[in-house]
Amino acid sequence: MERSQKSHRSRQSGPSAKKKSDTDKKKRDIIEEKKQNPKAFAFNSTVKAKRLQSRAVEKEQRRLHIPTIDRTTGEPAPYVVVVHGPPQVGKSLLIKSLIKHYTKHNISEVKGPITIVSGKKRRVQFVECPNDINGMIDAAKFADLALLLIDGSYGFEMETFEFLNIMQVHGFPKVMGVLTHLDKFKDVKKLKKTKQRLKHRFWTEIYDGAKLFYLSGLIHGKYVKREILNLAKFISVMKFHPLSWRTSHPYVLVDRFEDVTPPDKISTNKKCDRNVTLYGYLRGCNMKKGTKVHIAGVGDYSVAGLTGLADPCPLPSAAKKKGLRDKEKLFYAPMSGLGDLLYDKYAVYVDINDHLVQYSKVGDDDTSRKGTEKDVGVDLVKSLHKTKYTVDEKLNESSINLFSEKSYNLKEVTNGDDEDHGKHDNLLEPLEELDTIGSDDESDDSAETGSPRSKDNKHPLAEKKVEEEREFHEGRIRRKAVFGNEKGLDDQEASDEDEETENDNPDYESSSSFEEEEDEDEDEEEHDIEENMGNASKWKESLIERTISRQTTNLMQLVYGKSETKPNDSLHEDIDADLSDDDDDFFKPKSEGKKKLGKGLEGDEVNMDDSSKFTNYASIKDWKNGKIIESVRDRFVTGDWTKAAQRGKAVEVENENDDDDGPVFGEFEDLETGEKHEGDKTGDTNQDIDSATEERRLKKLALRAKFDAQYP
Ligand SMILES: Nc1nc2c(ncn2[C@@H]2O[C@H](COP(=O)(O)OP(=O)(O)OP(=O)(O)O)[C@@H](O)[C@H]2O)c(=O)[nH]1
Repeated sequence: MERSQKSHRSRQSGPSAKKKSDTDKKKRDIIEEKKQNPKAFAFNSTVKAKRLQSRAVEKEQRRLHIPTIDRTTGEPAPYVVVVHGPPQVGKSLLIKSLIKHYTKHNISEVKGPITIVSGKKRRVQFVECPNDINGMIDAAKFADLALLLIDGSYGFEMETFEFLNIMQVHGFPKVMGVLTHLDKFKDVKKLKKTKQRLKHRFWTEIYDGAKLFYLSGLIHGKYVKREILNLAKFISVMKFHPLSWRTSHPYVLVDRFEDVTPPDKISTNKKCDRNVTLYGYLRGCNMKKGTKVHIAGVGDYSVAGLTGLADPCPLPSAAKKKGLRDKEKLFYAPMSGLGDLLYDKYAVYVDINDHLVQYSKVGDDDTSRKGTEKDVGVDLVKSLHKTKYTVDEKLNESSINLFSEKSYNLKEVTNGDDEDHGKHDNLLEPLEELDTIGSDDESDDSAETGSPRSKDNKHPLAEKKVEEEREFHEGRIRRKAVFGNEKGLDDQEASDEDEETENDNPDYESSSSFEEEEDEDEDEEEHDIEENMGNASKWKESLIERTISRQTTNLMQLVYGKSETKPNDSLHEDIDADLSDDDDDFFKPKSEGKKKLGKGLEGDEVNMDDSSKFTNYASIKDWKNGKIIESVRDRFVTGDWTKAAQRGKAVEVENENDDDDGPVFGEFEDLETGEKHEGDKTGDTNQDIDSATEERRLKKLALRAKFDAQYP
């Protein structure tokens, strides 16, 4: 007999009963869901679909690309972050703030590349982009990331666009925008609007979605920590794709250089070929010995030797430690004085804290130390304490000695620098001697006049003089020519800035639609161009002044008594007037010119360029004397002068044919004889053309003399 098996009774209670019921329920739910929404796994939104599709395409595209060969061996060279922006936008401050964030060190000035360790496996080199086109071209060549600083309160400036154009030519590195000076906005709405406007503009110029940072203002003279932290994070994690041209060419961003030419070679020939050692990280690929290298701004040279050196800023041993602790944060800034060492062209300076050093007092007199003889070493050290200018700066000041003016400048520097330069400025004395060799008289003059001048320091050329400003860029020192009147420009710039912000605000108010905003941008750009042109013209102005100041006295002008040409020293404000109304000056009373000259001489305005000019100007004083005029005329005016003169006196026949001359040959008074002549009275029909022209000259001179006589 068969008995049907009874199935197990499902458990009604306990954990297994609960488990089973749960799984059953889930199954049921899924089935139900499927029933409810059969398109559950299809795209619900077209935007999402598009995005996914484009992502898939991108992935596929990336797969198809030839993988870039990583030629780097060992640790990669630091990535170069170029900080670019128009003047005074805050480039240095941004670098300082970033360095402070990464290294916890304050740097006083940003000079040359500053290398820091930003993470376990990453080093970053910050470089401030100079504000000239050449500097921008160089910076675009080595930048891995460009931080474009924009003055938010003013808007875009031409420099940014120039740099963008340059980068387009050299291969576009990564670019991030940074808006500064946003604290100048008082109105939050305006600020928001401006941010939006600038962002859109930035996106149009770079690409949609390009990163733009906002630095809202300053706290204790530095950017807000939080904002800098965000920016630093971005820099630290950013992926850099090396540009193909760069990876196949070796290049070095020089962060330090030394002139290693033997000193005796330089002393024998100052213009000898120098040997220069350049230090920097090698990027791209390996460099061979003997290859020709191009040094930006200098020229093409062949490499004499290559040496691998220890990494001055090595990565921390990443294997051992998980993170980079503050203590281990490393940096290397040989030209900025970050750390204890500062490398200069000629020396290495060791920075020692003041409290660790006992300085001898500046006013310490050796007489206080009884029984001891004057110590040369102590004197030397004291003189070093007092010196503000380095030897090379002083050397530089005295290098161009074509004119004795330089010796004066040198003196001026020392006078400003040191109180008792005669005592301790030993280094300078030989230079001064050199300057004054062969011009004893002049040195005497300067010695006599030196003291009053050194007090007020008002040498007119000193104000207009081209000053040299050394700046470190791309591993070498560049000398920037700064004109004396640039300080004025700075002030103006500052005031302009104020005006601009004031002017900008109403603009923002009116900018309600996008179109208007665009127009505004164009206006701004135009304004920028104008600004630039303005600067250029100012720069040229000073050039013109310098050129004029170099003009030497013309003998012809001396002979004909044209008194506009003054000694270089008394150029000052007269230049403009002279330039503007040349014709008026022609008929200016001579006495005025003399007055100026006389004043110049009395006021110790001796021409420093050429002592011979001194004599000339002194002689001008006697030009009222008719005899002297005549004697000079005889010497300089070509042709048969004596005949003409006699003719002028003797022949008094009215020349009816000479109509051309007109009023120019009106009546005149002969200064020598006191005779009055009524017009041109040459009756000699045999006279040649030459004598006629000479006569004309004579008459002109006489006319001028008469004019002068009217203004005693
Ligand atoms: N109020 C305000 N001042 C700022 C801001 N950023 C920079 N500054 C100031 O602007 C001045 C110029 O800053 P720098 O960092 O020297 O500017 P720079 O671009 O390096 O200037 P150059 O090297 O001369 O081109 C400094 O006095 C800064 O304190 C900002 O966001 N707000």
